[in-house]
Amino acid sequence: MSEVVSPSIETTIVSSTTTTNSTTTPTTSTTTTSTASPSTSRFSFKNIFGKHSKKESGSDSSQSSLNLKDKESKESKESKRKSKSYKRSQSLENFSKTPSTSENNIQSPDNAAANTQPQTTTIDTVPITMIAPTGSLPNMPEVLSNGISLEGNNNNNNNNNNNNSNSNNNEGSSSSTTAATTPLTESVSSASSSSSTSTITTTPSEVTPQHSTSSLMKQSPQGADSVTTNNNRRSWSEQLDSDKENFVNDLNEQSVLSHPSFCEPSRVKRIKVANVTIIFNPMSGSKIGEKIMVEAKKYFEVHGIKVHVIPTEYKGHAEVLCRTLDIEGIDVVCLVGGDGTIHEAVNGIMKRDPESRERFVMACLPAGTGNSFVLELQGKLSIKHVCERVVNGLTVPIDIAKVTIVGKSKISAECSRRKLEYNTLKKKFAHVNLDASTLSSSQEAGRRSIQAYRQIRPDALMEYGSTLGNQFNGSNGIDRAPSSSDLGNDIIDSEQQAHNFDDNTPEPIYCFNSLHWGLGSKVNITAEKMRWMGKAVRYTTAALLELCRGERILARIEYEDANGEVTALEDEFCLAIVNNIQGAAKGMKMAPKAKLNDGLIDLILVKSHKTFDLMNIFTKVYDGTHTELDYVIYKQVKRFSITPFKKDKERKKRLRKEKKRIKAAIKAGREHAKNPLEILKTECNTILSELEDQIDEEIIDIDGELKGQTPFVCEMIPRSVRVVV
Ligand SMILES: Nc1ncnc2c1ncn2[C@@H]1O[C@H](COP(=O)(O)OP(=O)(O)OP(=O)(O)O)[C@@H](O)[C@H]1O
Repeated sequence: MSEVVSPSIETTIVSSTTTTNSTTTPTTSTTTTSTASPSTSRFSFKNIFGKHSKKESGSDSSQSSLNLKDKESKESKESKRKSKSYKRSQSLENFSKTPSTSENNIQSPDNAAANTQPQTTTIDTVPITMIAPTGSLPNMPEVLSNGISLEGNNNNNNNNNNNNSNSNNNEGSSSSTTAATTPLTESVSSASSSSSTSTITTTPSEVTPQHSTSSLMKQSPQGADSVTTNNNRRSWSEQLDSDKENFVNDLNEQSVLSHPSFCEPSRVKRIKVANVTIIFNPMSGSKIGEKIMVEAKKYFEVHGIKVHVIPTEYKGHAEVLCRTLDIEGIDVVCLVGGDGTIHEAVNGIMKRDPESRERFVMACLPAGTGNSFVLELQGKLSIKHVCERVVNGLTVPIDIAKVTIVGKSKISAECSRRKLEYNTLKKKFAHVNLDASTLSSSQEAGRRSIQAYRQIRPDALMEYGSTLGNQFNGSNGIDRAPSSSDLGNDIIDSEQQAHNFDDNTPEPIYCFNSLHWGLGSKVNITAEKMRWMGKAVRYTTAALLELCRGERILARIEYEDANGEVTALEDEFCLAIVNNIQGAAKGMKMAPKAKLNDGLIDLILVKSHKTFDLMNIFTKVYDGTHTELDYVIYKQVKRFSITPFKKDKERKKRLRKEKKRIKAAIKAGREHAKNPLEILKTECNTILSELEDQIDEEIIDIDGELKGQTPFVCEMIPRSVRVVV
C-alpha cells in the first residue's frame, strides 16, 4: 500500500521483506533542472573556501613562490641557498644514501647496471626550452609559483619541525630510512637479477598491520615522542602530513601499509624502472607542465632511465593515449598535469583490456591547480620527490569508481520492460475464464495481476530507476517486478531477446578521486556562467550564491555497504560528496576513513540546506568531525545510486490522483474479479509515462569535471589501476 513517508526515512532492506512503498512528502520548492552543457570546470566542495588558497602549514604548499623568469627572485633564492648550504649538503648527503635515488650510488646493483647503459634517450616532443638551471638536480629551483616544489626538501613549518626532530634523533630521516630498507632492497635486487620485475605480495600473515603513527613510533622511538607530544596540539592535516612525510621517507612495502590512505591487502609490487613514458599536459595549472616534464626527464636520464615524451594536444588526448599506448617495454607512464589529466588517463587505462591494464603503471607529477590526488598519494607536491618514487619503483593498485549514467533513456527501457512483462502476464492469464463459475481461478488471476500491478507503481520504479534493474535486485530482497521466472520463461525469453535494453547505455565514466552531486556541481555550473569574473572570484561568488539559495533535492539514494546490506533513503538532500581519498582541498579531512585500496567509496550526504549548517560543516571538515553532525550521513559503501525527482505542485497533485486510482484499481480487482488486466493496462501506461517525466536529470561533477548526470549508479572496482607510491 502506498503511504506518505516523511523526510528522513531510512529503509534498510535486508532480506526479501517488502520495500516500503513510499510517496515522497509534498514540497513546495522547485528543483532547478541543470541544463548547462557539460564543460570543463573546477569545483568541488573545497571551492567554497577558495580552491586556490593554499594552506599555510605543510611541507608542500609552501607559500614561497619562485618565478623562474624573475631574476631578482632567483638572486634571493640563490642567497638563501648559500646561507643554507650546510643544511643542503647534509640533506643531499643523506639523499645520496638512499639506494634507489642517488646519482652517486654506485653500490646499487640496479643503478650500476643502469648507469652502464648508453644514454639512448628517445625524445619525441615539441621543441623544449630548458628553463631550469642546467646544473645537477640539487640546483633545481625549489618551489614553483603554484606551490609545487621541484625539490624534495622544501618543507616548512610543522613538517620542518618534524623533520628536525627526526633528524636530531636519527641523523636525518634518510639515513634511518636507509637502515630500515636495506634488507628489503637487497632481497628485491637479488630477485630482480633473474627477472626484471619482482613481486612482493603482502599478506596479512606476512605483514603486521600498523597504523601510521604506531609504525613511526616503532621505527623511531625518539621521533615517536615528538609525534606523541605534538599530537594533541596538531590538527589532523598536520598529523597526516607528518605521517606521510615519514611514510615517504620509507622505501619499502611495509611503509605502504603504514600510509594513512592504504590498507591491506595492498598487493605491493616493486618494479625495476628502465623505461619511462612521460605524458604531459602543457595547459594544466599555470602552464608549467612542460617545465616540470623537462625536470623530470632530466632526473630520469641522470638515473639511467630511457625517457619518451608525449605532449597532450587537445582535451581528452590523455585518455586516448592511455587507452591506446603500446606499453610493451614501458615500465612507468608518468603523467604531468592536474587532477583533470589524471582523470582522463584513468579513463583510458580502465578501457584497456584487463591484461594490459594490469601491466600499466601510472605515476603522477603534479602540474595542475589542485593536485589533491598527488598530495594524498605522495604527501607533498614535490617533483623531485615523485621522481624519486618512480626510480624506486614501488607500486600499489588503487580502487577506481565506475559511474554508470542511467538516464531517462534507461528508465524508459525499464518502463518498456515492465510493459512487456505486463503483456506477458496478460497472455499467461488469457485463458482464464473470469466468470462466477471459475471465481477461485479468476481471483487467483486477479491477485497475481494486482501483485504485478503494484510492482509497477511509482515507488517500485524508483527502485529500478536508481538501481539500474538487476544491479541490486534479487540478492538483497528489493521488492521488484515479476521476473521472467515468475511469469514463465517460455514466453518472456523470446520477447526479451527481441528487446535490447542496452541500446542507449552510455559508456561508464571512471572516477579516481571524488564525485559531487547537488550543491557542489551547482556551484560549478553557476561559476561557469561567471567566467568574466576570473577564476578565483567566480567560484567563491558562485558558492556563496548557492549557499544562500539553499536548495534541497528530493532523491532516492540507495547504497550497499561492505557487508552487502542495502539501504534505501528517500529524502531531500542538499549535496552528496563521494571521495576515494581522505582529503579535499589541502588540510580538509573530507572522508576521514577513506582508503585508496579498501574496495569501498566514502559517501557523505548532507541533508540540511541551511546556510548556518553548511558553514558549520566547513568549520568541522578540517578535523573530520563534520561526519558526526546529525544532518550528515557518512557511509563507506561498495556501490550506491542517486535518483532525484522533480518536486513541483503539479507532480504532487498527480501523485495524489494516482494513488486514488491505484486504490480503486486494486479494489476493483479484488472485489469484482472483473477483468483486472484491462484495468492494469490503462493504469500502467499512464503511470509509466508520467514517471519518465518525474525523474530529474542533473549534471554531476566527476573528478572536478562537469561530466555525467543523474540518475546514476556508482560502483567501486577494487584495485584497478597500479600507481607509483
Ligand atoms: N593541449 C591541450 N590544450 C587544451 N587543453 C588541454 C590540452 N591537453 C589537456 N587539456 C585539458 O586541460 C584540462 C586541465 O588540465 P588539468 O586538470 O590537468 O589541470 P588543472 O585543471 O589546472 O588542475 P586540477 O585539475 O588539479 O585543478 C584538462 O581537462 C585537459 O583535458
